[in-house]
Amino acid sequence: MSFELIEARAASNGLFDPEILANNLYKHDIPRRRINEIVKILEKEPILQDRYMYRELSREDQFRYSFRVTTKILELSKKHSWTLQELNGTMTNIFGDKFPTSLHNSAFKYVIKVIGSDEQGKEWLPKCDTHEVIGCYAQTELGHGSNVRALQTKAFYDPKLKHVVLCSSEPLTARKWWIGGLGVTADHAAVQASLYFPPKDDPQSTDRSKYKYLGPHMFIVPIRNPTTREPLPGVTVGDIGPKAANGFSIIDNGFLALDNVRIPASNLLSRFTSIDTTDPKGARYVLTGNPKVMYASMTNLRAGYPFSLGLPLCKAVTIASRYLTIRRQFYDNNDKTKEVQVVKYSSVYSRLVPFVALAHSIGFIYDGVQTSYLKMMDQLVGQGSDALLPEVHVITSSIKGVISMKCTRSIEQCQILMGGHGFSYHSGLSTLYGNALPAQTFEGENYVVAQQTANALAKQYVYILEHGKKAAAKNLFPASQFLIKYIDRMGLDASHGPGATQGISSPKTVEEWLANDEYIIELFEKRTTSLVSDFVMATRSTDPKDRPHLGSAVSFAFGEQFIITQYIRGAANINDPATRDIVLRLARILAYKFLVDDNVALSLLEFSHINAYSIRPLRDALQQEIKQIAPHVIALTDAFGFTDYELNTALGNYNGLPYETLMERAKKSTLNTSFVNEIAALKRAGLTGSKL
Ligand SMILES: Cc1cc2nc3c(=O)[nH]c(=O)nc-3n(C[C@H](O)[C@H](O)[C@H](O)COP(=O)(O)OP(=O)(O)OC[C@H]3O[C@@H](n4cnc5c(N)ncnc54)[C@H](O)[C@@H]3O)c2cc1C
Repeated sequence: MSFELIEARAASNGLFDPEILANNLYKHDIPRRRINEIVKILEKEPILQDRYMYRELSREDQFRYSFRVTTKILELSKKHSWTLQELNGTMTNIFGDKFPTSLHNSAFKYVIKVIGSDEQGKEWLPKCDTHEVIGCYAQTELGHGSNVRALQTKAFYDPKLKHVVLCSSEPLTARKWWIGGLGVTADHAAVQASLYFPPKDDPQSTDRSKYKYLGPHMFIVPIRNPTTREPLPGVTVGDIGPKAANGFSIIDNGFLALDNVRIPASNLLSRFTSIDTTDPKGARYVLTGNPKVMYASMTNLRAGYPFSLGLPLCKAVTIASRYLTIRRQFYDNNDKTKEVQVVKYSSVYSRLVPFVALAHSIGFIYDGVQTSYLKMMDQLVGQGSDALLPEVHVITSSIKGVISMKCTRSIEQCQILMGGHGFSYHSGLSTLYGNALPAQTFEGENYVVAQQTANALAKQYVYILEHGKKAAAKNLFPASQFLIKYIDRMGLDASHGPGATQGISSPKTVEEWLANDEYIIELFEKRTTSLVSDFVMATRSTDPKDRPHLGSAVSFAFGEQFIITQYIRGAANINDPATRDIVLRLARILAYKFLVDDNVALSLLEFSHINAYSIRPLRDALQQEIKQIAPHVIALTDAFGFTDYELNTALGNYNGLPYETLMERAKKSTLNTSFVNEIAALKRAGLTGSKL
């Protein structure tokens, strides 16, 4: 065990209760104690040990390895009767990578559950569980992802054969692309296609020029023979190749062209729309159920993001804190016996501590999102009311954007903080970073989704202007009620622009900043309100394509406001005073950091919500709090409870002996072999003589 880590742990002993912090993070997921039990099982399996070695394999062999791992984990899950949540948690968070079947579990089964009828669920889901059917979620095309209405895969209903015919071979841009698990693994795809249906007055017509466009629909399409793995007639399918930053390296993202592929009409997922083929006069397109239930259930995926995108950051800060504590560079002027631990340099801990603060916000954000989601589902199922659906939509969309961006950047910065060894694959951060990176793009590109949040908030804002505060207090969804508080000062006609700073009273000292946690929340709310107000103005006068950046500013501001509100109020509710104190400090650090470094203060100045004299004490307050927390980063990150197995690192293990582990792993590098012939050839080809 490293002396530096022993010393650091001793310095924080008894300062707070780590169990409270762990319970906060894992509150809505597998409890920490249970994860430890599962890790003990995984560690005993030879195929699941030394898993860093798989990066030394060719892409093809990495992929074969990933199948063996998936198979082993499924066997263990059966043997130990793991719940579905435990199995999924093992595949993702505990093992810490993505798998060829990840999308089968998270998207294909999910879409059948949500959009499929009960009968379809009964037919397909048991086959999915046994892997008799392995599926993927095929929406994006070569030419379109964000704009679902523009998808070019077409589905024509054929009244003669009572089949649906799928076409995506032409144009080239209609081919499905990016589809996780499609490359080689899936034998079925949930395909998003535009449905075209014979006209009502001529239901037997096969003249497609008369067909009516009914919008995007989801179909289950068999694509490969489940045994031989050969593509079925009319299907062209394959892998799209390696991806950036080694992210998703063991997922086979694939392409798919469907050339007049016929499927039964009953393969249309039909909880909300179906094709009734029973009438001899001709088939009917039928709308059933409340599509809002579908949208509500769909928000479930995004409601899980704070945890799934936040946990990799928690791992990254644990690794970085431990490594930076044992790493030493340069002598202190007063002590020439030992070099200084790099974590003691202000330029190191001032960068590190805010990431630790962000990591500890994850549990609070996740709790806030889950609470809203569960309340909305409760009202929807219990009372049939979808009143809270816009609220959950706004929260999950904006949080997905903010968390995916902030966590990815923070993981990258943690790697940079660790210097040269951070860049080694063995730091453990490259896998975390590579897999985090695309979360900003998939499941709704951040800047595109942000516009939905902005539009929804703008609608609430306009409602207040048009109906007054009393009506708004009754009808605005809870998370947008803050708009009512500030609208007097910022109604569309009011001046809230630059130049109005006179008379604005804001903190003048460090102490005033530190004593005003609720005031900080208020600042974030005011900033969002001002941005919404500007956005509403812009939507009245600007062409939509010139607006989106303002829309994203609104959405990201709302997300940051949500994070800070959950964090400060959540921390204030902790019963244990010592733990409450330290978490409140972390919450303030994050809030001040957003204010200072993420330009929040700049927009508060622009909108005249603070005075310029508040900025210097704000910076000082941030630095003061960071300094207080810096000696405790080890205990604070130990509190997440990660085992060395989950961290999969040479630099950030619990015992803090990185050099030994790096050496051990370097010895196993597959390049440590003989390249005599290749180097001889290189030397022969080398430039000779003096002509250059
Ligand atoms: C690793 C990975 C895995 C994936 N897995 C799947 C999968 O399993 N199944 C699946 O169906 N898809 C999958 N995708 C695809 C993914 O969902 C899409 O790439 C994503 O939705 C973004 O769409 P796009 O590629 O069309 O981006 P585009 O929309 O083309 O974005 C390009 C740029 O244009 C901007 N932009 C677009 N529209 C607007 C607008 N209206 N206003 C302002 N700016 C705009 C965007 O902000 C962005 O900067 C995956 C993608 C990745 C990277």
